[in-house]
Amino acid sequence: MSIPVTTQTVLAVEDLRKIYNEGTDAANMAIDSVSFSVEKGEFVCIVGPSGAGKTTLLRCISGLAAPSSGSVTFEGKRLTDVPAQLGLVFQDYSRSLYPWYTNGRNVALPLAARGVPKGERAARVAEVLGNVGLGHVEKKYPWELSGGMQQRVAIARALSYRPELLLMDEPFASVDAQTRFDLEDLILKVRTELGITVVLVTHDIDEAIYLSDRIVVLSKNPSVVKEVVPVSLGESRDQVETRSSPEFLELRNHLLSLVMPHA
Ligand SMILES: Nc1ncnc2c1ncn2[C@@H]1O[C@H](COP(=O)(O)OP(=O)(O)OP(=O)(O)O)[C@@H](O)[C@H]1O
Repeated sequence: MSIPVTTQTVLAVEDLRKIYNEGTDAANMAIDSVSFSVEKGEFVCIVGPSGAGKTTLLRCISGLAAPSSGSVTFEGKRLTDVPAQLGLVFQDYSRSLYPWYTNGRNVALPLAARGVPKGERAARVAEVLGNVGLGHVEKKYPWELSGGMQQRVAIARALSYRPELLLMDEPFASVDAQTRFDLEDLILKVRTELGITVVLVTHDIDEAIYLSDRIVVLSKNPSVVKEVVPVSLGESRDQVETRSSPEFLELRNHLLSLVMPHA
């Protein structure tokens, strides 16, 4: 399948197939053929039934896993490794932050690895912790914070080196409902302020609609793209008003019909 690629295309996934344990008796095709592209500044969510291959797809997009065939192109170059200009946020924040380092040091870690001059690092750490509303926790440790705050620190760390693309795998699945809403609004705010491109995997259809400009719907395993659904809810979104609007409810019905097992 050929997908349109423009000068503004940050990510292009073409005919991606992933077979685990290929060539053995335990071979398992997680992804059959997936193609889509992401434009600069877009917020794209990936949804699909459990086991559809969402995490597998994200691992291939990030360079953490190699596709069995097909390609991933990031910023015009075919991906062979984890690119330096990629930010990654996973569901399990408790395993992504080092408990023996302060939050500030945790956020600073990728800066040193990317050669940001020492004199610039402190200002960057303060800036991104400010972006996520946590300027006051720099000298505290992750274990002194709530789960939602720890995930904010993990987001700040991924933003500290100003990534071209932020990839998030179920980033809000381990927090309570109220914190989840707060983190969704936070990522929308940060995305607008910093003008970043975001690809987020979620099993939550309402979350995907609330956040996205477009939603890539995967079929059941081994997955193909069932549909790419545009979301025209405007720039400014509100947890109560947006979620109760007729457009939102119409999108939810459509997406449910796509991901329900009988569909
Ligand atoms: N490391 C692995 N080795 C072998 N098979 C794997 C591996 N990781 C995932 N799989 C298989 O690939 C398929 C897709 O799994 P994946 O975790 O990508 O789906 P998912 O859509 O993210 O699932 P969920 O919504 O339940 O989190 C499943 O059949 C799974 O068992």
